[in-house]
Amino acid sequence: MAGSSVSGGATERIGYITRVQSFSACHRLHSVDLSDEENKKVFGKCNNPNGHGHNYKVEVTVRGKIDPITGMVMNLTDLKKCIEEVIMIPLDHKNLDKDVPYFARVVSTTENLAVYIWDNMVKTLLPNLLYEIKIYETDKNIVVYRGE
Ligand SMILES: Nc1nc2c(c(=O)[nH]1)N=C([C@H](O)[C@H](O)COP(=O)(O)OP(=O)(O)OP(=O)(O)O)CN2
Ligand SMILES: [Zn+2]
Repeated sequence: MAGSSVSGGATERIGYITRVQSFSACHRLHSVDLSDEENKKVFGKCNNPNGHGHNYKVEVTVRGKIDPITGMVMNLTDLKKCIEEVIMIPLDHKNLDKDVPYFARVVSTTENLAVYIWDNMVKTLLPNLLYEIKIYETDKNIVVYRGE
């Protein structure tokens, strides 16, 4: 059968499971590697010195074998705990640039936020389980990162 392998007589099935989490944070798009004038030119209104806020929505997807005994790729309750540690505690109701040391010198774009979440999530999950981080910065601005 396409997309599956047989081992010891049992067909191995691969599943993708996703947990969605929302959080609120503010930020300012500003690069320490650009002058004030260049920052204004590149980031426009998003370079406003006092920042602006978003209600971010993050989808965390893991990929793996569906365990024939438990019927799970991983327990979603465990994924929920990882998301609490990696997303909610450090990011929710925070100023990304001032409260999260990582963003002191890294521009808090959604791309970089996805990388930040990926790098920390991957440390808390079993190897090769994390598949994708998808962030809705707004309803219209969506970023996907897969660790490449
Ligand atoms: N490549 C990226 N570009 C931009 C990012 C980003 O993270 N990566 N972020 C922003 C801003 O943070 C900004 O808040 C987006 O605002 P805006 O464009 O106004 O958002 P919407 O498109 O949803 O707003 P509408 O006015 O309703 O179109 C900018 N660029
Ligand atoms: Zn923004």
